Amino acid sequence: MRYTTNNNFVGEPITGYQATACVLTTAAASALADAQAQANLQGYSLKVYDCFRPQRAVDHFIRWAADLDDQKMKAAFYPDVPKDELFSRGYIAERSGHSRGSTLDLTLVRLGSTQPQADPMAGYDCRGNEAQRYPDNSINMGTSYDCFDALSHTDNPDVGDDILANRHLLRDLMEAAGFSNYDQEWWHYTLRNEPFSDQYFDFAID
Ligand SMILES: C[C@@H](N)C(=O)N[C@H](C)C(=O)O
Ligand SMILES: [Zn+2]
Repeated sequence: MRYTTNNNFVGEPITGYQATACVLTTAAASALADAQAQANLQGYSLKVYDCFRPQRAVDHFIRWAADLDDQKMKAAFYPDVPKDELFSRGYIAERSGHSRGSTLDLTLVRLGSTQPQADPMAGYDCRGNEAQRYPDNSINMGTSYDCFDALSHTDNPDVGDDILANRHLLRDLMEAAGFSNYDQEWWHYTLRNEPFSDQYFDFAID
């Protein structure tokens, strides 16, 4: 759960994330279990980065975005997009599907793989090759999680055929389980028949 840590685009734990837990509606959790079962059959596991996001966390993102002097995480998370355009270009939402409880961010890892160690002093580049990106046991998706960049758009051909195939493997598994991908972020999925389609919840994850 990235937003409980400093390793995110804000660079500090996000308001409302007080526990490492993936909170989802029952419908989304059930569909996710179906996707996980299918992934396992193919030698993979799903790895979740973010699930329910309280509105107070989104409000933290909004406050952070207004402070244009704070660019400390730019190279690692939004190297090519001006900070004051992250919302208008659709990389972060002021009213996020995550707050409705049926949206999550995730990737695929090979069964049995583990999270590698990161070097806290290293300067990671979210658009670089795997050795240049923040260490992650994700199969190669071409960019890091939350790399706000055109290269993260799910069908961007610039990443090459092997990476497109990895993104499409995740998309096929998730679509078969009832989710839809957001085409600007290979990691972002929403349950198609979500139960709370116009409610934005605001309770802390603890
Ligand atoms: C911030 C990123 N992980 C994300 O979820 N972006 C979408 C657009 C959102 O904020 O809902
Ligand atoms: Zn997301």
